[in-house]
Amino acid sequence: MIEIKNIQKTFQGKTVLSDISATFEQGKTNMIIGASGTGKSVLLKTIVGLFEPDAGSVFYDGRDFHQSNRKEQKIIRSEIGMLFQGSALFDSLTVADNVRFPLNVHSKMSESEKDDRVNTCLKRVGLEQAANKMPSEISGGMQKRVGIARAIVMKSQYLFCDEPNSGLDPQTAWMIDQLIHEITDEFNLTTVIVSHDMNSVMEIGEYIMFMYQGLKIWEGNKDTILDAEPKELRDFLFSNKLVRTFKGMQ
Ligand SMILES: Nc1ncnc2c1ncn2[C@@H]1O[C@H](COP(=O)(O)OP(=O)(O)OP(=O)(O)O)[C@@H](O)[C@H]1O
Repeated sequence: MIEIKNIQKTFQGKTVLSDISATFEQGKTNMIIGASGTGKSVLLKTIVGLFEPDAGSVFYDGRDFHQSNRKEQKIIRSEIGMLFQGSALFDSLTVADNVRFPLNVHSKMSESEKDDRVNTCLKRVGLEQAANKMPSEISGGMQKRVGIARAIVMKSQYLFCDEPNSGLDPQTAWMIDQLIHEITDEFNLTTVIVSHDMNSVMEIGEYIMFMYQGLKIWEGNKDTILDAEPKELRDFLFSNKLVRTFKGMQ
């Protein structure tokens, strides 16, 4: 479980995050949604420790990240897997070596243990046949799956995904959503996803927090979001034709 409490962040006098609190539960796909420029990425970066908050705390299963010393932060970081927007694979490494990369940097496993772990993760995302291919030789959806395998290779407890569906066709996007959801459940991860994609929200949003201009305006889940009251959220939701149709407003 990750708890964020009263997070505040200001850049050059401009408040980007105002007093944000939320609880992201273990074994759930937690989503942060909102329009462009509303502070989702800054919040994600503050949670993973890339930004220092001006006020507030981030607790990883009770461990206060920003109050921890470097050694404690390193331990927490080693438990975090990240799936970046655009996958962020190393072009010059094979698929298997991309997945192996965190093990080479952080783990004391023997080479054969690393081989086994990489194979297990590639198999889990259905890519064992692509182990020796280069990223440029595989599709965007496969690259995302490599990114997921790399994110879980360290036996991560926390999985962060920044716009996991960007640039994918609807069917591939659905597959990636399902894979993230299954892996969250199977490994009992605390997963936090930043997304614009209303299909994802309606499919896998077990906890959803809506941000508007640096504020948390609403929290709920995929079963309650269509009846949410805040106008800012309704405007965000119902600008999407699919959601209007779903709600019978069309
Ligand atoms: N390093 C920075 N220095 C100054 N301002 C920043 C910095 N990073 C982000 N901002 C500002 O913080 C605000 C929120 O940006 P953020 O990237 O978090 O939005 P977002 O909701 O993730 O948008 P998008 O969906 O388009 O990615 C923006 O006004 C942005 O310009």
